[in-house]
Amino acid sequence: MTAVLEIKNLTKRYGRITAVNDLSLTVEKGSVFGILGPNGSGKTTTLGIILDVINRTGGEYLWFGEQGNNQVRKKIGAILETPIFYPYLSAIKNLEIVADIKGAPTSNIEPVLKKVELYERRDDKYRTYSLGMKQRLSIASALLCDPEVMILDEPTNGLDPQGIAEIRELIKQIALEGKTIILASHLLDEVQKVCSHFCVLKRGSLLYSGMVEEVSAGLVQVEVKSDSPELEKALETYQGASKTERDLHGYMVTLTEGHDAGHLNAYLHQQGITANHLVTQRKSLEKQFLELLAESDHA
Ligand SMILES: Nc1ncnc2c1ncn2[C@@H]1O[C@H](COP(=O)(O)OP(=O)(O)OP(=O)(O)O)[C@@H](O)[C@H]1O
Repeated sequence: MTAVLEIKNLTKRYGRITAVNDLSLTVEKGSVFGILGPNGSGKTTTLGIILDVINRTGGEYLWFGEQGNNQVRKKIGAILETPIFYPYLSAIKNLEIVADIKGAPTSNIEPVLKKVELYERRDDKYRTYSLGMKQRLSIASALLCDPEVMILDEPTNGLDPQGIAEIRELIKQIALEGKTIILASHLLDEVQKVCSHFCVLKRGSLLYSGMVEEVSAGLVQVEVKSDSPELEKALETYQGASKTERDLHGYMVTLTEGHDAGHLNAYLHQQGITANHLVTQRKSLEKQFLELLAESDHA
């Protein structure tokens, strides 16, 4: 895998506040990398530094193995805040202005408008657009130079459920074209639905970095019920569990990798126990995220 971005020991201090604390990360080509963290955890500051709009206090970052230069910057399209479009001009006119500023070919305008599904509304004035359409036009403007990397800060903030779904779908489409996407979000659900990789920040420090799939796949929980009084004892000696907890509805068994509800059922059967309820649940990223944040408080 090729690294698109390598962040090494990055630190940013604002007086006594450490916004980014010795952060090291690698973003691989073709990944959708989510930077996840609660408000104030340093996401926007990190994005600002790697986009050269905020000066770092220490550490370094390399784009495509190189220190920032004009050639490298051309490969990056970013939306940190909603760009200022002219409200009384159409999408086409606004993008013509952006293309002129960025030196992008005007022949890119129509394809990007089609990509973000604004082609039908291309001649309507920007001020008549919904928030979701405005956000899609921002993405269109970042796509004008056909960047290899897209950086998005809280791309679905303030949108209604339909707008959120449209933006998420668009991000997936852009990723399918082979572009690398780095997005900051405080929404676990968003990271789980859209990202292939993610990291968790808290007060500027890295708590976790890895693949979304690994985290989601690694933690399968099974809710088990049985009329047998032997159930608890049997579960205690089950080798495929990392944790067994009793809850209101029965027992919640967290399975280790390579085990599933079928294994557990076969084991119980061997012990002469019939399970009358066996439901698999994937532990959500949300639960794990909250646990990570809570654990770091006790560290
Ligand atoms: N210009 C600044 N001057 C002083 N402190 C700042 C400045 N910008 C950010 N901070 C502080 O740095 C920390 C990280 O802020 P940052 O905006 O990067 O977090 P974030 O994770 O993006 O949060 P949010 O989701 O709320 O935008 C916060 O404590 C914030 O108050």
